[in-house]
Amino acid sequence: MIRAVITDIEGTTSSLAFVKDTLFPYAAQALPDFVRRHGDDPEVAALLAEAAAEAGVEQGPAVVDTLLGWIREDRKATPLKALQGLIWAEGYADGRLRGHVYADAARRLRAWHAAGLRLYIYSSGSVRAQQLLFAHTAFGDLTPLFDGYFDTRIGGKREAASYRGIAAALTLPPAEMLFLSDVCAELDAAREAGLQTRQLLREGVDPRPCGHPQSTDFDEVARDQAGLATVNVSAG
Ligand SMILES: CSCCC(=O)C(=O)COP(=O)(O)O
Ligand SMILES: [Mg+2]
Repeated sequence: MIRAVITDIEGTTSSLAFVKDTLFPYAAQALPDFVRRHGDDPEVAALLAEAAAEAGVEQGPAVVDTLLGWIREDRKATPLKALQGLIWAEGYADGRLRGHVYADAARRLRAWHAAGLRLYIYSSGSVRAQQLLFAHTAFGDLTPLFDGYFDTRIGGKREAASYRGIAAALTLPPAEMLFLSDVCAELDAAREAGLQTRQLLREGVDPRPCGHPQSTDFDEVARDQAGLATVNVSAG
């Protein structure tokens, strides 16, 4: 029996291309001006200081250069992810950004929520960035479907301890939780913590098996995942 689904975003509910070709370039382009305008805001100043400390550089232009380098190398650094969330908020607010979610994911998340399954996001993107993405989709505001959000403040996605922390926060046995992701190392860590796992094979993901059940989309997850059978009926 599965009581909760915890899903990754990039490559799972949403396309790799949206994150790499839309969100990251948007953040890189907007970052220098954002820091000029908001660098003295307490929240932004604290994140810049956290990034400077993590990189071992002085505050000022060196931090901006560091952050831009981290975006280029797709580093999942917590202060960068929090800053990206703040930057993307402006883009979602003025309509320049819209969160990409696959139609099958929106449909099944709705059905699972309606059937009483608890739904959570676990992404390297900050909780704020996660909420923004799901609040601004082609299918409307999907945030009411979710019971909670986790980001790297709970730990890295390739560490089993992070999934143990999520299971403790949800007060559920790990075996009653299903983690969905495109990344084998994340699935390995979740399984080490006792969660059930399933790999999504979205466009651009290496399809070679890595020891976890695979599905091409959420409709296949609903069809093939043991323990989800009782909640499959109401997908609209
Ligand atoms: C919250 S949307 C932005 C996603 C992001 O910044 C990222 O690094 C993708 O990480 P994920 O863990 O969802 O693969
Ligand atoms: Mg992913």
